[in-house]
Amino acid sequence: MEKFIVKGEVQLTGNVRVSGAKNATLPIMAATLLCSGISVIHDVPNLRDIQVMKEILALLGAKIVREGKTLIVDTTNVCKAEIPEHLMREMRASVFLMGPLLGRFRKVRLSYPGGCAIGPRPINLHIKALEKIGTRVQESFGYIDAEAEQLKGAEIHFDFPSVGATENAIMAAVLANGITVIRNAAREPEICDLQTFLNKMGAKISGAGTDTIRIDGVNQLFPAEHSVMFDRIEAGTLLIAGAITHGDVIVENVIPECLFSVIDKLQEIGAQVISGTNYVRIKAGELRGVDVKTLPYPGFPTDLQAPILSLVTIAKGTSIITETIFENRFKHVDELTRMGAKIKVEGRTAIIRGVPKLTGAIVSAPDLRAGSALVLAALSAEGNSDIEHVYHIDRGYENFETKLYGLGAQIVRVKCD
Ligand SMILES: CC(=O)N[C@H]1[C@@H](OP(=O)(O)OP(=O)(O)OC[C@H]2O[C@@H](n3ccc(=O)[nH]c3=O)[C@H](O)[C@@H]2O)O[C@H](CO)[C@@H](O)[C@@H]1O
Ligand SMILES: C=C(OP(=O)(O)O)C(=O)O
Repeated sequence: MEKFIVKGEVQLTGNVRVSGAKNATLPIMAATLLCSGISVIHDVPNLRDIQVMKEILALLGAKIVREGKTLIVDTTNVCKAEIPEHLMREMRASVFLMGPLLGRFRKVRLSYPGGCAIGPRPINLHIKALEKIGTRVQESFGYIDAEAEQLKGAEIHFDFPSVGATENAIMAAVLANGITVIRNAAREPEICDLQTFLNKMGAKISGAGTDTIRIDGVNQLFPAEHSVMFDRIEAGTLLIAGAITHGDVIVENVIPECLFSVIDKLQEIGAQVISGTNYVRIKAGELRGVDVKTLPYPGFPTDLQAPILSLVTIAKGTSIITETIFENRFKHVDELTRMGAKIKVEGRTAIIRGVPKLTGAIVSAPDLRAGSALVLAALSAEGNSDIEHVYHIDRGYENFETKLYGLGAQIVRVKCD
């Protein structure tokens, strides 16, 4: 087990480069299974979830080599379409393997995916989409068996714009006969990145980034080379780190348009935010309370709800944060309370009364984003803090402490019992 020891009351300054996106890399890695051959993926972050995806692909028969930030994935010898439970449980993104394996082998056997404990995360929308394009899905003894003699293009309408279900449906439909149209699709930028990669493989997909995606099925796909888009959640976290420490931080390697809802909220809180072609600079002003509601893209991302909640704990006045995507994503609240924050949770809403300053404490990261939120709180607090269970943070932030250290933070990773 490892923990961070963080010295508080620092002011972060300087430039930091954002890594490639975990949430774009994972479906793209899964998509390499759709054909035989060697695909090359650049700007792949070195994260625990990526390691798990590599293990799963290797177990299915792929050969994967990492050269710096590049992954070379050879799917020539992939012959299995079955994923054991212990690997499925490691992360939510394991469910992305359903669509590509069905596309390539017309059958797949796997169990329910795991991931952060942030509320129930059913896969009914994934299954509904696969059934629509001609898959028979059976569940027994904790396993899901999906099989299709032939995948047929279909009209799919999602009750909710699920990111993962949209990505799975696209990956299953690319090799189907005929045209598939997905309505009320998720519009996240990572879906556009997946579309770009699949089109480089020879797929015919259009509409990603809107709520209607059209897939013209093709007979065969080919390996491709692609650079993964930047991690907009990491970028948002680093911008909030600048704001909470009253610093001056330039976050590089971003597309500012993808961060619009975050930039807008930070300006409302009182920060000065300047965007360039591939960077965003934040200079903190006097922080004031705001209301935030998480929503599917282009709304404010649920993955930045915990970090922004840390920020408003020291903003003047009252803030109201409403989490509409996940049912149980306020686990950082108890830990922030240990640091002197004044927060009341009522159902899916947190009401935060700003205090002038947080105080350092021993706290535990309950999940990935809650963990990064605690690190941000610790950077601004008076005194030192210990953040335990950093393995959660390692799932989604590449070299988190090194990047913060480069901005002037005093943060060390130490082994603990
Ligand atoms: C690897 C990855 O890309 N993860 C992201 C992805 O997760 P993920 O793809 O799991 O998120 P979804 O958009 O599917 O989930 C959103 C909501 O829909 C519900 N739902 C989803 C699928 C389903 O079949 N049935 C159902 O009810 C979920 O329980 C949740 O309440 O989008 C989330 C929402 O932006 C982000 O927080 C995650 O970081
Ligand atoms: C919830 C997250 O990821 P996942 O869907 O992989 O659990 C996240 O990145 O905040």
